[in-house]
Amino acid sequence: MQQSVELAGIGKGFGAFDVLKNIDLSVRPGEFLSLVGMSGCGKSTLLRIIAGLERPDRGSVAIGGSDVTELDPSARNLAMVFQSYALYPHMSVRQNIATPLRMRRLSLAGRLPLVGALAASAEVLHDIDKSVEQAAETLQISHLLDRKPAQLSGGQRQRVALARALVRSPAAFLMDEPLSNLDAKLRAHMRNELAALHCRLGATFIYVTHDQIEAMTMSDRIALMNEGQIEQLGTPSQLYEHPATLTVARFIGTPSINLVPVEVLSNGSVSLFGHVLGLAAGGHDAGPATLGVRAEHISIGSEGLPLRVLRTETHGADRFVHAHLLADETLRVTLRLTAGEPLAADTADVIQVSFPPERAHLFGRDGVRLAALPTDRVAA
Ligand SMILES: Nc1ncnc2c1ncn2[C@@H]1O[C@H](COP(=O)(O)OP(=O)(O)OP(=O)(O)O)[C@@H](O)[C@H]1O
Repeated sequence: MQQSVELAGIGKGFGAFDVLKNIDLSVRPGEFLSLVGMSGCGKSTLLRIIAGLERPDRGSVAIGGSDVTELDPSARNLAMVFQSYALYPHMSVRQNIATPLRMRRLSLAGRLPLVGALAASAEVLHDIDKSVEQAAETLQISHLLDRKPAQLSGGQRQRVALARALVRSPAAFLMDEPLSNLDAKLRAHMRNELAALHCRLGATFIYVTHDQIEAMTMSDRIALMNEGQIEQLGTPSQLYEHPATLTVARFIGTPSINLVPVEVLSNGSVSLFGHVLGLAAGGHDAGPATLGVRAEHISIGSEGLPLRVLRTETHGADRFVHAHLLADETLRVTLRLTAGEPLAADTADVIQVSFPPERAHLFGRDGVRLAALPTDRVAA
């Protein structure tokens, strides 16, 4: 269950539409890698290509170092878990979990002469029962083995689907939005369970989601896709702290990163509506750029950029202040304060805010990250 998955130069089109453009990706053995991105960016198609359910137009897929590009799905030994659990409604949980093993092992026994086949079948059935019980125990559904899917909650059905994947000891698990049919609370719970299951099994997981929170909380690494390409591949904190592009910065993080248009001046300093920030863009021509600052890096002080408060919200330990730039009310800014922090501001008040320049992200006109340094660290 700990195999690497290597994609090299994968391209795929549907008609004239290029869905995947030259994807290279190495998933390490035992890694939890998430493919995330907006709807339509090609993540499900990529997963289906790994599974063998879709043929790439170009490129190759290797599992555990062996090229499987030409192999059928059944010969790849991968387990796929879908958003719709795809359980057989007329079968018990035990039969559902056992099905992939029965299909694989009894068909082998069936090829033996009759007496041999009967003996082999009894042994195989015993082994299958044991494997089913182990998988059920791992997913804590042993008490549900004799129920039918209709008698289970959404979370329990998802665990049955996982147990059915687990029982086959696949080279890797491929999951396509497996939690999206669950309500918010159960989804949060199942995220923890999946992460714990991954730790326990040490298996390779490739997980498709459009939900950045799922990707951020469970993954070892995230491949953020945009228009058929991998925009950035890295750990959750690399993507959060050093987004390579505006698309990544926008996609990762709750609340969304604050973005405002700025001007890079000819001496490299950065100006926001005439307010020169303590920030310099390295190696960039003068012109328009975008400044990004995360909500938790903005603080209120006695001087700084003026904002008008729209409203405040308390979320348990956090307090959010929603405001707009005084210079342009269409430019919204969110601050995240800890609930204990004093806040002497009410709706419609003007506050002054600042942020440490090293926490700022700067993106050029093409959306690519620019080097940005606090002005006092720029060599004279
Ligand atoms: N069999 C197909 N025939 C034609 N177009 C397809 C086919 N499968 C996918 N597409 C198109 O390819 C693009 C990528 O689809 P894909 O399902 O991979 O995206 P996705 O990122 O998984 O999106 P979502 O999160 O909405 O599932 C979409 O524009 C989709 O309409």
